Amino acid sequence: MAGFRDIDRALFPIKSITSVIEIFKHHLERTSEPDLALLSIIVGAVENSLTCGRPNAPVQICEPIESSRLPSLEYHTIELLYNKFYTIIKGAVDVPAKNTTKTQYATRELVKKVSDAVWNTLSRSYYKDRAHLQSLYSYLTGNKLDCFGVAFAVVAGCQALGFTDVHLALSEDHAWVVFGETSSETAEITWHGKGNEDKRGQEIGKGVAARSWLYVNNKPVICTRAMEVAALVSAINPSLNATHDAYEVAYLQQELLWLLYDLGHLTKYPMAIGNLGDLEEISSTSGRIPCDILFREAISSARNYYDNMHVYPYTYQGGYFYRNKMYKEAFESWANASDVIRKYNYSRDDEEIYKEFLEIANELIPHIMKVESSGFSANSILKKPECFACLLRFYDGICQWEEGSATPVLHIGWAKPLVNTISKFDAEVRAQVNIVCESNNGDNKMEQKTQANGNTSCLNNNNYCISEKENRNNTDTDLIHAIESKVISDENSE
Ligand SMILES: CC1(C)CN=C(N2CCN(c3ncnc4sc(CC(F)F)cc34)CC2)S1
Repeated sequence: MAGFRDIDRALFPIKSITSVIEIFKHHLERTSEPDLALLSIIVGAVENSLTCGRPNAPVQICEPIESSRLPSLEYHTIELLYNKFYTIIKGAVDVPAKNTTKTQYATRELVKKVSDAVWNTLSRSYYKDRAHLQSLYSYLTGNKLDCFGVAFAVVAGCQALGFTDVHLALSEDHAWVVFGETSSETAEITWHGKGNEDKRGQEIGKGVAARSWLYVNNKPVICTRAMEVAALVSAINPSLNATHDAYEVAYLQQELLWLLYDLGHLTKYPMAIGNLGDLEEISSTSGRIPCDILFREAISSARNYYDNMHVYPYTYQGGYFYRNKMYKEAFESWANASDVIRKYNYSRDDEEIYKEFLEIANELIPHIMKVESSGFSANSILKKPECFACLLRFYDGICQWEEGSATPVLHIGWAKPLVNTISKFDAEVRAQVNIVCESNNGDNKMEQKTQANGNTSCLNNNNYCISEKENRNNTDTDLIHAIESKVISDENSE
């Protein structure tokens, strides 16, 4: 049991954000195995005290954040919780005595038993999507965890039992584990979404499920111990309520992400870089790279390490451009996000990314069109053919996402904002968009996806291609009618 070292003990009682950062620094810089359970309990306790604490707790005003006093966290409080966690996990699995020579690798049964130990000690029914349910502090004081929290607790449990081969695998909306001598075994350890039967203990889908965005085409983030620390730091939730954040918690999260960034532990973790970018946009740290560079680094990471199969790096960047009224750039980011999703088949497990594209198509883009069409500036995006091209690429990606999928994506609710948006561009602007056809060797896809009627469509950058079989001298008006008629026919068939 790793647990408390003298250095940790010396940093107690924890009275400031700085001392929490010191403990993380020690675990990351001076140990090979940062103690996931200990670190999760500590940040969970700090987050809980500052976001769910007593409303009339003494608020420090005009104190420098890093030294602002926290409700003091005593060493014995943390130690009690730590030992409670170890007892629960140890009690659930009888691990054979550690034989010092041979390294022990986890088995599917062991992983399932640890998952059951966590699963069976959760409260019977609670609101699973509530905030602040991600840490072991929440688990040990309230028997509540969200779906990420269960996955994290299982990995922390396996670490506490001495299995250094069990690691967290992360997609953009799910978490599972890899384990075994070559880390080639996989296992579900938590639930996903609402009303879905959990698949705990099973290996990760190889069949149709693998084609869905939820499993990112088998390009998940495979964590090291330090990246698991980055995951628990990313999961810190500073929200006090729907409109306010506890700025000390946001500051702690931001400083810990910079610590992990400097140590190189975010290099292969696009979402953590994106989270840091969001925090820097809200409150930039002097002397640090600006948030727009961080969003670009997240995209590079996804392109370099995950075969550009992740969507969120582009929606982090698109959201930044949108909030900063950089609409042409936002269209480009969203078109690039659409180029990722077109490579997948839509499955009912993909609701989260469906909602993301729905919000962009039906809220954000219409808002931009409204704002842009009220002004008459020559610089308006309505005069830019490259913006029209990006919008076509964006919508086309969603159409291709639907092609070959068992579940439809588009419905009439998509068509109205779509047609409304496209028709805001004058004919002479639309005419400047170069829609070219090329041989459909569309190698920019997971594999050649064929549509129901055997047609294929491919597209890269701003060249939009409709395959030979469908190839008429398509003007975009035909395209609009094609999309409209498809959607209406879907509507009728339902
Ligand atoms: C562009 C966005 C809408 C802004 N925030 C986004 N996030 C995406 C999800 N977030 C994450 N940030 C770090 N790591 C992970 S692992 C994971 C899947 C879960 F099941 F484990 C989610 C996630 C953080 C917030 S995407």
